[in-house]
Amino acid sequence: MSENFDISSLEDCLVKHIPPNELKEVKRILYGRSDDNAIPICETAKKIAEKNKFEVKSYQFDALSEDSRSPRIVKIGAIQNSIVASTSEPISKQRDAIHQKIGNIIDAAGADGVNILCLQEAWPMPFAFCTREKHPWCQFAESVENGPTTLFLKERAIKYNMIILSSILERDEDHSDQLWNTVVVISNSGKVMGKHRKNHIPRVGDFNESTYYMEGNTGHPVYDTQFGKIAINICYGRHHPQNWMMFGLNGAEIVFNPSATVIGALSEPLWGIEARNAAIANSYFTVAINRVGTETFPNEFSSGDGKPAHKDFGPFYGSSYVAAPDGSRSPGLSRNKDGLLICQIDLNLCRQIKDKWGFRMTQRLSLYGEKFSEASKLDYKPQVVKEN
Ligand SMILES: NC(=O)NCCC(=O)O
Repeated sequence: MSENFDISSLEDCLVKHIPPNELKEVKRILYGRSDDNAIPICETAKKIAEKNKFEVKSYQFDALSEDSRSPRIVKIGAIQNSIVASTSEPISKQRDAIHQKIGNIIDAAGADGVNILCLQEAWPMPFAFCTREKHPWCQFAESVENGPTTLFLKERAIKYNMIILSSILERDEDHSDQLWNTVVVISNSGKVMGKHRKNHIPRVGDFNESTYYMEGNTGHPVYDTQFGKIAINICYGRHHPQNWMMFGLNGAEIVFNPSATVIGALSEPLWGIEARNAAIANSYFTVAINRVGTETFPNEFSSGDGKPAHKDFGPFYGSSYVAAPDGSRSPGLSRNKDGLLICQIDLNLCRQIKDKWGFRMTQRLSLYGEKFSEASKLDYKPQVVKEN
């Protein structure tokens, strides 16, 4: 495993090493635009960030002006963060400490006028699913409607007129106390507008999540909000193009991807590709958000992959970014620092790109629909041609 955290972000590395006269063209080829289109951040947000030691970056994505529609400008935000207290501390102490940290970052997002904010996967807790221990970690599970995390965020959603997408370990007390990996959609009115449960559960590396919860049963909901049609594809779902596609078919204009993923042999080389490709293939914006930091647990665990037993999960590599339907993307946040990424986008770009590329028109849904259902049957015969 080669982990070089001297590289705090890929973009910083490009800026450091590519001659300035070539940098614009390199960025155009790699990132779809020669200029990052950074936009100013308000002084209050900057001060909160400085005081609380997190990074804040803001970029703009424009669309063409139209005679028939006014621009649909929305500010979206993404937060990446490390945990705060030791994983040996009491549960409520660990959660309160994270709430406090995130409260400050939300204040910065609110000051800068963010309309829709998404937090990282399972944000109010350490990502303890690596351990396979039920105790004490199941105690982090919360009710969608009245859990401490939803109550904490409702206040802020109202205060800042902001939709907040909150990824939690859900305890469904109405249905046999089951656990789920769930994102709660808190409307800018402060009401819980709905929830989405993770559709694809990993069984890779230390991601032993299947010990705790099953594949989600909430389909592919799109929330028609004051600030656009939004959906959530939770972490490992980003490896499944059909999962992304279904949110597109249901009309999403922005799909958030709250994640928890680690460097080394696993996902970092995939990170910049998958959510960006989904934005291209489905003509919507995507927001990929990852945790940062290394989380250490009291007991050793192993994952049947031949690696010696260990106590830590990580490092999570941050690098949260936004990708647009035209394939361009923002720079990533840092790989190792807490951060707030803000992007001002014009949702009109979604339809403009559908008209330009025609991916919807050419996608052959009925052809694939038919074949998918055939391929899901036990007697499916793959269409393979061999030379006689
Ligand atoms: N949280 C989660 O699903 N992680 C799985 C690993 C990955 O998708 O990179």
